[in-house]
Formats: sequence, structure tokens, C-alpha cells
Amino acid sequence: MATRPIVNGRVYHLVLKPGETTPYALLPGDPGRVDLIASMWDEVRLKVENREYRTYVGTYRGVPVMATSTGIGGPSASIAIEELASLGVGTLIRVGTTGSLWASVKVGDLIIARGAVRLDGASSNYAPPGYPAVPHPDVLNALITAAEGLGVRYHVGLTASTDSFYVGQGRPGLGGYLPSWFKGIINDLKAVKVMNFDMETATVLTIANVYGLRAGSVMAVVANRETDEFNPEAGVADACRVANEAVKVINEWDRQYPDYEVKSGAVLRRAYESR
Ligand SMILES: O=P(O)(O)O[C@H]1O[C@H](CO)[C@@H](O)[C@H]1O
Ligand SMILES: O=c1cc[nH]c(=O)[nH]1
Repeated sequence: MATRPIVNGRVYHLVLKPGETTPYALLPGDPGRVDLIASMWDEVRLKVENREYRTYVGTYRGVPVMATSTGIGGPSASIAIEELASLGVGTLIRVGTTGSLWASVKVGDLIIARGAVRLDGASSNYAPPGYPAVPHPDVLNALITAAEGLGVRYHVGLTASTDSFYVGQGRPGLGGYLPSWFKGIINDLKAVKVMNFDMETATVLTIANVYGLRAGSVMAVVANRETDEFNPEAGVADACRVANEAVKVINEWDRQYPDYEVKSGAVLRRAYESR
């Protein structure tokens, strides 16, 4: 059997070695966002960088946590997940930016994904076409709990993850290029209640489900495709706050209910307990 590449004891792309990771990992696309996430921590004890992958390891309000940038798109995100999972990371939270398809979901709001349409290619390397890209209920509930606690404006919706930012999301390419099969993409997705576009959520959720990891996704709305507004900073700090706080929430649940084989967040936990 082929072996996985290890260089000087470290996984090839992330350049991390066993013992350097934490059970919970935050996954922004942008390496710069790792710094913003970590600026909210108690301390940063490790910084490692290679290609698009920037990793900081530290502590948030007493909970060991790490953040690794995935770069843009499913292929680079799949590499990050593979290498993190091989080092024992079990809970993944994407902390992204996104384009909203609905006027009511405004620039600066947050979207917490309750599922993703798999318009990416990478997830198809892992699972058949009908396989769902859904968050783990623990992570979904923790993100909602964190957003409620922080009092930020958020929505829980269906995301569509694409492999291209321009044509694949219905933005005309060079010289107005937009093939007929993408001309109606926004209206088609709105018709089936999809709330937003990103480029990693479907990959992250699919691979996490295939491997039995827990994953979720929170995104800051930086573009509104209905109103044509764009602000690359809007909501980004809130998304980072919510993701960090969700780690604290989920860690509390994990410590409170260590014996649950299938952990399922506050709402479902109550259902279990009443059985
Ligand atoms: O801001 P990040 O997390 O990179 O997410 C979004 O931004 C990038 C496109 O600008 C894509 O990666 C998309 O998913
Ligand atoms: O419109 C947008 C904004 C951020 N990220 C995307 O993938 N699309």
C-alpha cells in the first residue's frame, strides 16, 4: 500500500508533527484570518507556515485550540483536513467569508451552514453524488449557541460550494464570459432556498462525515449578490469570535457528557436524556 508523505516527521503540507495539534481546529481560507482568530486567544504557543497553510496553536479562554488556513477551494481544504485528521484533530470549524443570494441576508451578517450543495469537485473524490454535506449537530448547535451568546446577527441556511469564484458563482468572467449552464445558477439556487455561495464548506462537511469527524461552518457575508454590495471586512471579526466561542461551548459539552458515543449538541442531548 502507498504510504502518506512525511518529511522529517512532519505531515507534508501543514508541516506539523504528532503532539503539536489540538482536538479542535478552526479553518479559515485566508492565512491572514489565522492572525485575527488568534488575536482573541489567551496565548499562541506555536506558529508554522507552508504554502497557503498557516497554523497557530494556542488557548482560547482556557481551551487548547488551533487554527489552520485551508487556502481557497476544495482541493487545498481536503489536504488540510486529511493531514489534521491524521494528527488526531476530530472537530473542524470552517471560519469563512461568503456571498449571500438573498437581499435580507445582509453584508456583515453571519451564516451558519445547515447543509451544503456539493458543486465542488473535491467532495466527489470522497463520496458518491447523493451523499449529504451536513454539519455535525454538536458543531451546528455550538455555533448557534455562540452566535446567540454574542448577540450577533446570524442566519442558519443552506450553502452552495463551488470550484470557481467568478463563472461558477454566476459572475461574468473575462470579457463577460458566462456559459449558458451558469447563467441561471443564482436563480436556480435561490429557487431551492440556497442562501449563499462559498468554496469550501461542502468539501469540509463531506470529508468530515466520511471520516466520522465533527464539522461545521460559519461564514461572514462579504458580498450580497442581490443588492450587488461588497465589503471584504464586514462580519469577519464576528465570525472569528463566534467560531472561537463555539470551541469553548463544545468543549464544555464534551467535558459534561464524556460518555456519549454519539454527541449531538444541547437540543438533541435533551431528547436523549428524556428517553
Ligand atoms: O474567506 P475564505 O475563507 O477564503 O472563503 C471565501 O473566500 C474565497 C473567495 O474569495 C473562497 O475561499 C471562499 O470560500
Ligand atoms: O461572493 C463570494 C464571497 C466570498 N466567497 C465566495 O465564495 N463568494
